[in-house]
Amino acid sequence: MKSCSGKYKRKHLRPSNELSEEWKSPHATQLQGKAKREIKQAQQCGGNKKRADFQGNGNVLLDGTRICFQEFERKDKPEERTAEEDEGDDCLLGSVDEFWWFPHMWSHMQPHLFHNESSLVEQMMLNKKFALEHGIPTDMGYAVSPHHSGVYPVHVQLYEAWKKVWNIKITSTEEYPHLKPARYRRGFIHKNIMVLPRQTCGLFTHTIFYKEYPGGPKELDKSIQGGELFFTVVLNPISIFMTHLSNYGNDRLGLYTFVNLANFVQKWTNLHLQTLPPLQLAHKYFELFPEQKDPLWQNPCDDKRHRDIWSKEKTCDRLPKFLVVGPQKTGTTALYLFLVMHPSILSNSPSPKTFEEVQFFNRNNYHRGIDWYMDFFPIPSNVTSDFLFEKSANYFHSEDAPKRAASLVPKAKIITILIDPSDRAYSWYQHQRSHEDPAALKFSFYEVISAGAHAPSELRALQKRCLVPGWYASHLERWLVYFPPFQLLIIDGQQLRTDPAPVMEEVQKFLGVSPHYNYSEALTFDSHKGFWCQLLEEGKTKCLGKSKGRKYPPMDSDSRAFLSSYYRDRNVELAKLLHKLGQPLPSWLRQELQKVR
Ligand SMILES: Nc1ncnc2c1ncn2[C@@H]1O[C@H](COP(=O)(O)OS(=O)(=O)O)[C@@H](OP(=O)(O)O)[C@H]1O
Repeated sequence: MKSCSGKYKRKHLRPSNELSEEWKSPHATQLQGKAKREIKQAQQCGGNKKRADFQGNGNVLLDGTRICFQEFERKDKPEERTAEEDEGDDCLLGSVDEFWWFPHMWSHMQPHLFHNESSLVEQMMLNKKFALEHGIPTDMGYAVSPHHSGVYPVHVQLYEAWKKVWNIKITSTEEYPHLKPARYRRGFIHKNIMVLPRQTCGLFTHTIFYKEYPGGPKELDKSIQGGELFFTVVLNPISIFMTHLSNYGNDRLGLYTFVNLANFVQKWTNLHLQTLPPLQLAHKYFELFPEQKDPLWQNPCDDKRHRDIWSKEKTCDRLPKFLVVGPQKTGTTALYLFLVMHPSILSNSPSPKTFEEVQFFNRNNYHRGIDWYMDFFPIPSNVTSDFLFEKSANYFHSEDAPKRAASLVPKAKIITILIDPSDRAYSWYQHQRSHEDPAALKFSFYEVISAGAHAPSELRALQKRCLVPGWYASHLERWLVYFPPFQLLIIDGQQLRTDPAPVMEEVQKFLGVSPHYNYSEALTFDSHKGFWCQLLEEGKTKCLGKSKGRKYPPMDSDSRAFLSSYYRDRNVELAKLLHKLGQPLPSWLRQELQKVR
């Protein structure tokens, strides 16, 4: 191949000079069809390419066959290449159809170094142009990023550029969620690209010669023959490996390792090794592990390896130090208004769809990734003293939010507000009516809360949304699985409504924010609004809009009685939980508990 320049990667198998006899044994012939042909082809080409620079990446699917991907790259400057290398390249290109090809990056550039998607696209186009000029297939749908850059932590520009240039659907990395321990590696799907976990095989750029294997060749053989590598394959239904180019260019340590590993596994276990092309392999992977489809984002700066492959133009400082999690209709917007009055407390910018709430951790916005989330926050002028926060009131009852929040902002403080769940349900119903929710307009409050199992589905759905957030103890328990109690503040919403200044004192203390802000002076009761508001200059006030503190008739007594009974056991659970946490019981809860006696 005259000009395999840059870093175009190809699937390629080459035999090792050191290969054991088993390689030539009938065992080897058990490797099926295409893989076998490719090995043969690589053997023929490999003879000419003693100094070529190769890396490899193997997919091992147990209960099936085995393949290796290898990466082919050629030195940019012709004068640095030898005639032997060129000859080897020609030989590989002459057999272009015998290999599975996939792109890497031009000149081994790391994608996270490109902030603009367009410049990344330009770089990728160089490889694509090269491939097209040389008749190299470009439709594998699989790509590997140098040094895992941009795959995880996600550099969204890479995902977009990959899709645009190569129509990439699959990649792999060792970095999600962390390099170590390898057994915890997971896959995920982001922007329709399936990211598969890659295993470590112990062959690195500097591991070139069998005899110079770190700790001696016996260490490698031990790993293959019942050691770490053997167990990696045995314990993972699907294993993906990537070895390094020079292994193949020198004494082909990569082939030695994988051929012997495959033979050892076949000899000593009843597992069948099978290879699948990347797309099928990825589908198989997520069929086996559907729960891994959803990613779990972490702070890229919490891990040095991640930080090193995180764009220098991005920061980790645009993440909240605390979250106001709800539940809805408990006074979260009032708390939000009061918080942003503090000189050191900064909130996110508004969302066009959900206003002050970003609603990232609970639903599908999460899949937009952390760049999307961080873009809502200002860059703090002082990272230590500034407190960024976010309030999204439906985090409270979300199944996903606590786990996701703990993964991205594990040290964040969590603030929740509780009012009588019956009042909360009624306020929420009124909120739905004012937003012209057809079901809320159609059915009375009593019909909503008392609907039975056979009620129309729209009514049942509304009932669930109305009542479930009031299962306070269950939701709090879930937050407490992921956050220690000292990171959780439970505010009495009744007190926030009637006497907010002491509550704000408590909040400041809990957050450890400075300077101290005097809310007794900064808040005033607005008799027209009927609520506490921010006191502005010349005695003016800034209150919440019409949608907070709505005028509606009081709850009817049948609904009150129904809900009191409905929430009884859950309120008892809440009292027990608050007792365990050493927290005082709000007055509404004490009253409800008296009804139980
Ligand atoms: N200071 C002040 N001003 C206005 N409203 C106040 C205030 N303090 C508490 N509340 C109560 O807050 C209720 C709305 O709660 P949320 O802001 O959490 O609602 S939302 O979930 O964000 O829609 C709202 O509920 P409704 O009365 O049903 O409208 C109020 O009762």
